[in-house]
Amino acid sequence: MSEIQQSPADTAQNPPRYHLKKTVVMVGMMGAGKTAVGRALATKLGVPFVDSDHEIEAAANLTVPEIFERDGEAFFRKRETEVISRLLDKAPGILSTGGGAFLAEANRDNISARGLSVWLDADLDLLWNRVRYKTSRPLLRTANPRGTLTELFEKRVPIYRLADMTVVSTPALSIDAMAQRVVDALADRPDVLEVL
Ligand SMILES: Nc1ncnc2c1ncn2[C@@H]1O[C@H](COP(=O)(O)OP(=O)(O)OP(=O)(O)O)[C@@H](O)[C@H]1O
Ligand SMILES: O=C(O)C1=C[C@@H](O)[C@@H](O)[C@H](O)C1
Ligand SMILES: [Mg+2]
Repeated sequence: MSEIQQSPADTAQNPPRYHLKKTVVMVGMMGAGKTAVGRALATKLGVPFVDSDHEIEAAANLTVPEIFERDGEAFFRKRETEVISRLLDKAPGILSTGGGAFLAEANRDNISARGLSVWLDADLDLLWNRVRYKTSRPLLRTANPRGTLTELFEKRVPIYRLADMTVVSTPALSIDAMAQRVVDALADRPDVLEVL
């Protein structure tokens, strides 16, 4: 499993600066930076990082596009729900989800009962620039991928707005700067993050 944890040596030299009380769940469109920012955030907080897409891929020993092709999207969504539920049972950490995960009410209920959702909000141009050259998103394998991304964006944004917290991504903000924005936003939530 792809977890990053503080080693004992790290802990001795750099005492923990944060105490995370609940799992922080990154949600948002494909390309929003859930995986990249989530990983950087986990490093900053010294907590485990897990990505639901990666967990599903590792368990199946297949890539997400291969799972969609072989077993269909409905199968993938079932695995996604199971994996998110299992990961929410673990010690608090950062959980990056796939772009469609927050659309399912069961996942939203589970996340809001046991974690804190953070929507990485990015505009369509930024998202398109990040995903346009990649072939790893099966839902964009259409005749008009930009049109498909636009449709998904319009349908999904009202649902992402239900997240507990929103952090806006702009082209000027690096992955590290975005992760720091999330830390700053979490610092206003002592029920979730204690700054030591
Ligand atoms: N703030 C940023 N600055 C520069 N590049 C970024 C930023 N955030 C993400 N990226 C890059 O954009 C691409 C998409 O990011 P990432 O894979 O984290 O998106 P995602 O939200 O996890 O997408 P998916 O839902 O498909 O898993 C990656 O190549 C990543 O390195
Ligand atoms: O936005 C989506 O529905 C998806 C995003 C990716 O993270 C993967 O979970 C998969 O490609 C589906
Ligand atoms: Mg991702």
